[in-house]
Amino acid sequence: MAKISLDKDKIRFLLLEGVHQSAVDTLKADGYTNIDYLKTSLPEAELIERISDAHFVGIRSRTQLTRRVFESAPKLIAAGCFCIGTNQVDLEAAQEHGVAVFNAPFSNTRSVAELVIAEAILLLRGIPEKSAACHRGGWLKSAAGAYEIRGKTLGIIGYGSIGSQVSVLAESLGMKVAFYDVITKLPLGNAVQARNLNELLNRADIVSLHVPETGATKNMIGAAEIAQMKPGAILINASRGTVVDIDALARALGDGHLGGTAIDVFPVEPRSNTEEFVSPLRAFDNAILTPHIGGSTQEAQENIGVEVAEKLVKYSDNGTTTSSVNFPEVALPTHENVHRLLHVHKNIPGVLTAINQVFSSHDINIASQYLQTNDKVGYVVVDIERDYSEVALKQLRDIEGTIRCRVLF
Ligand SMILES: NC(=O)c1ccc[n+]([C@@H]2O[C@H](COP(=O)([O-])OP(=O)(O)OC[C@H]3O[C@@H](n4cnc5c(N)ncnc54)[C@H](O)[C@@H]3O)[C@@H](O)[C@H]2O)c1
Ligand SMILES: O=C(O)[C@H](O)COP(=O)(O)O
Repeated sequence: MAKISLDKDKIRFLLLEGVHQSAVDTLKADGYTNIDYLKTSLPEAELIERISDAHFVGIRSRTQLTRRVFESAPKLIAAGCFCIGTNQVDLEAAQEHGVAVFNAPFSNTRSVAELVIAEAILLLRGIPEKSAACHRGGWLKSAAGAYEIRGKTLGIIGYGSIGSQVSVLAESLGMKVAFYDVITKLPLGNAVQARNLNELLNRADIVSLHVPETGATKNMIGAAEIAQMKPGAILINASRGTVVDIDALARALGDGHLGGTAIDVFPVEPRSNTEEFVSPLRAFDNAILTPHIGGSTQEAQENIGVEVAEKLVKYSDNGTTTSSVNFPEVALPTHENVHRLLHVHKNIPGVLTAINQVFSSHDINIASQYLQTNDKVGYVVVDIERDYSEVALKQLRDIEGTIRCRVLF
């Protein structure tokens, strides 16, 4: 267990959205016992109240960490997204407040890929409509419009961690795979990269979306793109709700241009399991609608809990920021018999010189020093060999551009 300047039981974690127990266990195993655990997300006003004395916050995709939230969290040093997406966090505001943000980029990817393949099979067989009819006392025994997945073409938009796994699983079932990505990617197996989005939409029997939420992906599938899809084709979206124009999709299901859809993410999602889910897609039996559970498996959640909690612990214990999504990455060894100071500042010229001048003016010997910058922020970790003085600390904090300066141990 690492020794740090603030007693570990004084370091407060606010964990929201029912992150897996593995996260709590990981924190406690390292001595962090001051944990406020909530099963739900919090609306902004309540979050602002609860986060005011937290050093760490843990969220999933529902909690919005806005600029106002960061402004109201003076003690916050890091946020853990216990999921892949970080679009719910104002990353720029986090950076400006010296808050490092971490996520779990891989742990739930297989779960999403499995769901997509399962949905493709069910939709090609017309299972959602047939099942719905059975629930209502109907009996739609027919092979009309029911197809095997073997030999069909899957079009993947976004060939990253999830898209590429869907590709491998699809090929193992005998599908042909084409993908579209803004980056040239190594195709796995026999997959081929389409030259543009329309080429992919024109040739795919099933289109599956695996892009992040960005300005460029907002409504990237609207009426014009759906019109490019083959008659009877299927659209699957388990990425982000803003990527598909839901009204255009509803029209394409209504006029029969599309054969079916599976949607896991929506432009507006209920804030809790008790709030009503509203969508024009509810009217269609050939739409599989799921409540944003692409990554919600026991395996994924348990792994995410450990992965993100470990990243928070490492940052808290020794200042390591490896794989942070908004902070310069520094991987640090633990040194004996030194004090470690962390200095986060705006990436402007002269800060490192000013830091070193403070140490030299106090006759403090630097044992080791680590600096990383990104376009906005610089992160300096300094190990010093003798006691620092409060005066030196104040001078470090007063350096122009300083966002945060603290003694770790
Ligand atoms: N439904 C769920 O529960 C669930 C679970 C996990 C992840 N997700 C979402 O799935 C998405 C993909 O996750 P991932 O881990 O595969 O991400 P990733 O970053 O590994 O891959 C995304 C890919 O999309 C590509 N891309 C980005 N912008 C594009 C554009 N405009 N056009 C085409 N391609 C573009 C990138 O180059 C990259 O290859 C994310 O939005 C994530 O939040 C949802
Ligand atoms: O970004 C993600 O990993 C997914 O959207 C899952 O989010 P969740 O943890 O809220 O289910």
